[in-house]
Amino acid sequence: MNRKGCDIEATGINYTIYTQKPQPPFKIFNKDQQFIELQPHQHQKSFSDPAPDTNPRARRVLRDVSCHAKPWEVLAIVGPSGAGKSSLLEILAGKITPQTSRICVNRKPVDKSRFKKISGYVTQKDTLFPLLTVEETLVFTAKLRLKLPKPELSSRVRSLIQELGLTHVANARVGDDRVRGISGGERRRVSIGVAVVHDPEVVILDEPTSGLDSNSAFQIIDMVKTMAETRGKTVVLSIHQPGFRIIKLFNSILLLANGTVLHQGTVDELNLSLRLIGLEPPLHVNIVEFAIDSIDTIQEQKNQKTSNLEQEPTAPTNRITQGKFTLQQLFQQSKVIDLDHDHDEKQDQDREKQQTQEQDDQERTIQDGFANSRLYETVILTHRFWKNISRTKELFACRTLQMLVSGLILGSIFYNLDMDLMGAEERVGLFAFILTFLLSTTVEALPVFLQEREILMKETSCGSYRVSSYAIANGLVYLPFLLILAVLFATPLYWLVGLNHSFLAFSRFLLLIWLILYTANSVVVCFSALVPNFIIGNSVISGVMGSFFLFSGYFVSEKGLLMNEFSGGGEGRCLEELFGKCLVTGEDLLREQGGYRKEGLFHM
Ligand SMILES: Nc1ncnc2c1ncn2[C@@H]1O[C@H](COP(=O)(O)OP(=O)(O)OP(=O)(O)O)[C@@H](O)[C@H]1O
Repeated sequence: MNRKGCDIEATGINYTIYTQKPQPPFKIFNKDQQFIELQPHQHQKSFSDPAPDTNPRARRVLRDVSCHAKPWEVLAIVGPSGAGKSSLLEILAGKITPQTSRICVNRKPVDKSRFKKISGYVTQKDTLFPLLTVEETLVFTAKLRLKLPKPELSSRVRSLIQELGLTHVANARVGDDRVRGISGGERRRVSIGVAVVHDPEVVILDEPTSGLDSNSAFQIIDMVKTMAETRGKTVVLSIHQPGFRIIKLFNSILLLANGTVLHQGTVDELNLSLRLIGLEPPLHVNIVEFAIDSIDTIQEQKNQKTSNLEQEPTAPTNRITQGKFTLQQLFQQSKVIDLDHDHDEKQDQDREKQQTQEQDDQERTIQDGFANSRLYETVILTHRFWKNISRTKELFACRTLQMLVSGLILGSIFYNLDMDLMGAEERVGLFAFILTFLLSTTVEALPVFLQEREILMKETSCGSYRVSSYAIANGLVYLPFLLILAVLFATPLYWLVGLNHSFLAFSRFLLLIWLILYTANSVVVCFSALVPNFIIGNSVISGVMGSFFLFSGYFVSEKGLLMNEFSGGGEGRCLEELFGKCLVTGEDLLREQGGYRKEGLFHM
């Protein structure tokens, strides 16, 4: 087997976040605003930056962090809560941009988009479709990320399922907090499978064992270790309180506290470092846990040594010759030892060749961009949408019933109303009510989109498919369903009101209802999927659409009213009677209020 893999070296990572200046609750615009919340990359460019150390609103998450992850090995990032582990992983995975950093892959600087292609990132939270089975989840991901013939794709997924130890649950639903499915540990494996289905060379895992019992945690890390050892992957993971058995699986440990690196090396080197600074780990004590418990002492020692070094520039040589080491020196020493170990000229040359080959492979992947054409992506996503929808029958049954009942109730209300006695405002109100009702039935399905939004974000950020393919697939799947809803709503409403019974007029009315439902659905789904803040996005959608429908009469001239076209000019009470006059123009309304002149001037 060819020795390939990614050697990752990150140096000088400094990451500071800036919290927002408290503002009066109703003050939206503030000229003096200096801080933008939690946008480090924007902060970098957009405004003057008081030094992070003196700025009371600056929080230094990572300070001059360096780390080195080798192929075929597992690097574990450990440290107390809030040490900066997740932030470091997100930076390595290209999810956030620090103020300064240099990340090299195989000794060459790499840009974010390239790195995303060759890496798989597993977040702390599982973002999976709960109603799909394990196999379906992996098949859809594989289809989206790989361009392989069907038999090859299936065999790849099958072997991945086997590798993940999920054969016994391959046909079980993934599930989540609400839907009963596979166990938490198995779900974590599926998440890992989704991240590695395209066979990335680097696998980054944020707390892969969180919430798992010690046995499941061990199985997960063991599986990841096997992946590294058999497939040459570079694995970087963060972990809380790893057990004895787990620690043995790590090739290297990076101890992080308060955003600074206190140690990187093997467990034995960590043990040695602790002893050298006078800490004696008791026998049979978990060394990593002991180190985390002794963080304050280690940090104190480190600070002391650093200040000593600053005062005596020649001290390092002296100390080393005297046999006393700082943690930093040990870290550097271990690097030297590593280099000595690896110093085999022939091996180096081979590696260089493989790196070039690898670089070419990566180039090809980047040039290809997405694995599939837009059309094929849309087909896959439509299929996936359809599977999900067909498994949420309850939601759709509820919406269907609701539309039918609402059509009947609204129809009866209109039937009993004497339209001639209604003023313009009541008509506007009624019309707005119908539209708002239609809109709200669409917004009802938002919890489903909320869940999907995270998956969409994750999948599009790693280049699985285009957002436009998602939008088109969503529309294709919902279109027939919304037609059913439109028929159920429009039929009783139309016939109960006793409108013009021409089929053409009814078809137009139906089309209008369908169009309203579809537009509302598409706008809500696409917008809520794309806005950075879900809650604000939805409030904006609801506000804008509600206001539009409510006040649409002000902006449409009577002649141009779409509803007039539905009247058909037949006998009986026509749609114009129902809707045409419900929608009033601004001119009508102002005339009713008194104070409007033909020239458009107001009489005050
Ligand atoms: N977006 C953010 N907003 C506010 N604080 C943040 C943000 N990102 C990071 N921090 C702060 O930075 C510090 C490091 O966070 P990070 O999540 O990286 O720590 P961690 O070591 O992964 O913690 P844990 O093990 O508890 O998950 C924390 O104190 C956290 O509060």
